[in-house]
Amino acid sequence: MQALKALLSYMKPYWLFAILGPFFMFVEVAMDLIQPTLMQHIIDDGIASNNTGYTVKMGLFMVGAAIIGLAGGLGCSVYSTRAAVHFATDMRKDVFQRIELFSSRNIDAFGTGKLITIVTNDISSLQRAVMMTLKIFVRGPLLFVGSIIIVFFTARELFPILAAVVPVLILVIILFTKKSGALFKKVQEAIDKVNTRLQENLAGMRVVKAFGRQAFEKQKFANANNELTKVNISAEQLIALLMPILLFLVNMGIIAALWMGVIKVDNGSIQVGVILAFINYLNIILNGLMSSSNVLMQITRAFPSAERVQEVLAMELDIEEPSDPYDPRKIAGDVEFRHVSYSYSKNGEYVLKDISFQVKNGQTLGIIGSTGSGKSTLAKLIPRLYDVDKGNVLIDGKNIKTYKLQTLRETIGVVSQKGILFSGSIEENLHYGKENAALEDLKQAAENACAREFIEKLDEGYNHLLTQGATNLSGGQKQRLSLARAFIRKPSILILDDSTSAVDAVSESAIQKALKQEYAESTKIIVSSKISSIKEADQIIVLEDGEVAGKGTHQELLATNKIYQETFVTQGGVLGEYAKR
Ligand SMILES: Nc1ncnc2c1ncn2[C@@H]1O[C@H](COP(=O)(O)OP(=O)(O)OP(=O)(O)O)[C@@H](O)[C@H]1O
Repeated sequence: MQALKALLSYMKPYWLFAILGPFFMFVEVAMDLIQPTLMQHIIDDGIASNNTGYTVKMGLFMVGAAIIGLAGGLGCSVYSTRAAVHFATDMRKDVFQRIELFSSRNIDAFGTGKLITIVTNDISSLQRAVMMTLKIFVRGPLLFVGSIIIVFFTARELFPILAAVVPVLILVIILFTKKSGALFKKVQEAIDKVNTRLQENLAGMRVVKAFGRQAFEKQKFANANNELTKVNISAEQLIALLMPILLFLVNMGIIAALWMGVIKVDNGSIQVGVILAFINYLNIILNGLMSSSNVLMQITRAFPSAERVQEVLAMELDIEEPSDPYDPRKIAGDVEFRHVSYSYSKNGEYVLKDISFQVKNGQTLGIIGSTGSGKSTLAKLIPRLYDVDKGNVLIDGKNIKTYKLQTLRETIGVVSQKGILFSGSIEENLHYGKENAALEDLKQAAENACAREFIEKLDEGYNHLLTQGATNLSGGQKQRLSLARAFIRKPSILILDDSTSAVDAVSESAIQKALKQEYAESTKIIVSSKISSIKEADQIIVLEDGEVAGKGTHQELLATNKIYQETFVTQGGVLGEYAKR
């Protein structure tokens, strides 16, 4: 409820539409309510008394009321739709912008499947709830209350039937609405699971196929889908049950009205038209209650959606802009870690423990270590993809948490392990690194990343279109483009996280040469499990289980560090006179 209230602020800019919608609905309902009374007059005062002039006049009133009602209905639809659609569009925009500010830890907390369901399903469910509220919420109670008042004044003899039937109708609706709310929460959770499965399978389709695991994945998807089917059936069945039960109750009311009416017509206390009008009003009451219950169910359905949307909007950002950010014109690129520790989960085990090192502007730092030793995590702390739990990371002697985030990230060029590219042309992907870069600069960056040759061999060259996930490129080509995208920035700090693992040895050596010559002023942090990628570095850190197990140049580590020596030998190196035994 709190969440829904908070989200209603999205309605503020559209308050006029939100008022006009129900206003037009009010007009439509008023016209609907007049019709049975007009009909009653036609029967009792026109037809029964053979007064043709009166009958025609009342008939024309009925047509007029129907036309005004139609205009009211159309006006209501137009304004309610506008209010609801704009409400949802603004919310979707804000949720997306909020997600853009999420740290990797924030994203991990939700999971991408759930975030997609929130942006699509949940916001659509809120849009439907708003639309129905504006269109029908006014209609339902108005029809209901209006009919009761009219019956009270025009067919008081039959009023006891209403007094008996209506409370039972209301009770049934309340019970159903309560039960359906809980069921729809389960439906949303089941949709999350289906979305997560689908997303994982689409992303990992090649792996699934390569390992021949289609049957396994099919089963996992079927399980999630069956769960969704089960809760969907329970929820829909419950709703489907409601209408027949309500109709049954109303029909009982109609039978009672006919029975009581016949007796009263016989003894002359009411006319036939009154009974017909009463039956009509009973149906209008049912219609009003059904509309109200539909809206209530939609709103109940929207409660969990509102909570989930609000959860995203109110999520405490893990990484926030400092209140008085430091925004220097130029960052030289000295990087220092002071006693840094980091854990992915609060109170969990540290994956980096008490890491300290310093690398000066223009120098190269190599980070080597076995799988899972924490190399990528260390690299992610520099552009603040995650924030340290203990200690500090400093750039140019200042804590990175004091820098303006945009400035900090613009000064760093990151090439991640996966080489993520976007659908669009190669040129657009390279411009991602620097929006206004000239084509010549793009070509130079591509050259430095050993990507120029393969790009220029393509028919459309730099206009060659990449598919989603760049599946139309090889792993090595993706890595080269990712490198070029970072190079184009000429960043003060270049972080290469295992970014040449799919590049052949000749190209790797050319890239290393370019790094030395073309990016001499950049501080280079190279993460790799291959000694060949880091052996030229000014300083190398050996990571083992999140701790610094050695520090020095290639020669120094070969002479003194056991882990480094073992890695060197495993990778085909001959220790010879290097090792001090
Ligand atoms: N998003 C995450 N959530 C939780 N734990 C994570 C996450 N990413 C990594 N880890 C864990 O943190 C530890 C360090 O991972 P990291 O990716 O930094 O290792 P790495 O040395 O780069 O490994 P590799 O050479 O295989 O890439 C591992 O134990 C890993 O399971």
